[in-house]
Amino acid sequence: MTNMKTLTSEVGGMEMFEKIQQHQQVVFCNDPDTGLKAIIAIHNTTLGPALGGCRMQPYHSVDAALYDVLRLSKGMTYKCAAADVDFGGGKAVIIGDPRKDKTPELFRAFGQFVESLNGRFYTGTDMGTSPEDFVHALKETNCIVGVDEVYGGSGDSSVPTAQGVIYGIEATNLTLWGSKHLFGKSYAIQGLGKVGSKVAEQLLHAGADLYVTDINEEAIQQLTQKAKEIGATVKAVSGEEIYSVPADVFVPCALGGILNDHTVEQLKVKAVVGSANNQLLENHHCALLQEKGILYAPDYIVNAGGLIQVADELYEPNKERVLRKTMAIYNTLMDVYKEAEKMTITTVEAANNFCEQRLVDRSRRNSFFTHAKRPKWSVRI
Ligand SMILES: NC(=O)C1=CN([C@@H]2O[C@H](COP(=O)(O)OP(=O)(O)OC[C@H]3O[C@@H](n4cnc5c(N)ncnc54)[C@H](O)[C@@H]3O)[C@@H](O)[C@H]2O)C=CC1
Ligand SMILES: O=C(O)CCC(=O)C(=O)O
Repeated sequence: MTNMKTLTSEVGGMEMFEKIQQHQQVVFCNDPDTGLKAIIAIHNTTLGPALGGCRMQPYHSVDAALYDVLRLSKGMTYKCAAADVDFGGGKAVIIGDPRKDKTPELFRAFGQFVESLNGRFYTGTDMGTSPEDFVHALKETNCIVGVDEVYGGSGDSSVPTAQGVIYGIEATNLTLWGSKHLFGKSYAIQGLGKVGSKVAEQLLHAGADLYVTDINEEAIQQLTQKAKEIGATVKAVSGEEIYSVPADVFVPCALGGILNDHTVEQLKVKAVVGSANNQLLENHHCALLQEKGILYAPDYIVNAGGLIQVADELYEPNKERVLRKTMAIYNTLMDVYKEAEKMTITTVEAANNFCEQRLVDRSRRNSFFTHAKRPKWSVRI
């Protein structure tokens, strides 16, 4: 008995479990041969197996990587619920510099860790990773989505993501200015990567004015060149200036946590609609935006296009179906705006309430036993 007591008190500090208390499973992946250091987080599998992209970033600490993956995977649970796909919330992060540390072997090692989860987690691209990286991971596991069609995937998921952002902007423009047209308005785009560059091009073609920023000078030059070709102009500004330019809509397409005490006070825009995951540093920053008269489009509603495509891929890819489900982002966002106004709550509260109710409804349905041999989503196992 004394021994038991000693053992229990030695186990002591439960800080790690406190950090991951909302999550079902967190896997630390370490492969010294390739230098792989990754974390896979599974938040909630009420709706189905976890699905979410894998981000690669030179996090300054394991804590920073853990914080990111926990927030991102939770966001995926809500995104799946909002987009009505039968998957759960998961995400992965690889600690490393995407410009220097990528090797085929590193992604194969990552694929082996994904495989070890035996269909509980499906993954693909996110910030810092590309479909080509996952062609290597695909050699080790079938639980990979979003690679090119020639490898059996559905192709670049940033295409529907960008389209979803455009639908989000249209719904927002209609709500604020009575017309969903993109032209005649100015947009401040942060990040011209896979998603941001596609959103920027569509806006330019629609005749909009753009302010842009990116830490990658080449991305700015490429967009400037494209703008020249169609007789449009873009104004490149610094990373700090993007928050205070006199645009109508801020379109964050890079990092999370960029809506915080420091930035919200600088914003001159009337709305925020973008693809970046976890744009609000804290949920109360949505209220802060609202107090300033800025309409916030919940990120996980707007940026669900990629998820819709990769989820669809696991049933058998169908571009028509993906487009139709992505178009629903427009109506979902309109419903969220209306509900927030009716209930005098923030747009994030309205969106979260809707998703949480869907999870409750589905968990009731899950308790009904049937003899189905396998869930309909395990097409590829
Ligand atoms: N690719 C997709 O289908 C989806 C992406 N997202 C989210 O959208 C955001 C962008 O994703 P991708 O375009 O795929 O990533 P990406 O890695 O292709 O592009 C990100 C861009 O942001 C730039 N950037 C990084 N830090 C910056 C900073 N401090 N200031 C300005 N620019 C900065 C990078 O140089 C890069 O050009 C991420 O938050 C991602 O999680 C969300 C849903 C789906
Ligand atoms: O877009 C993808 O490839 C997967 C979905 C995802 O990770 C996301 O929506 O953040």
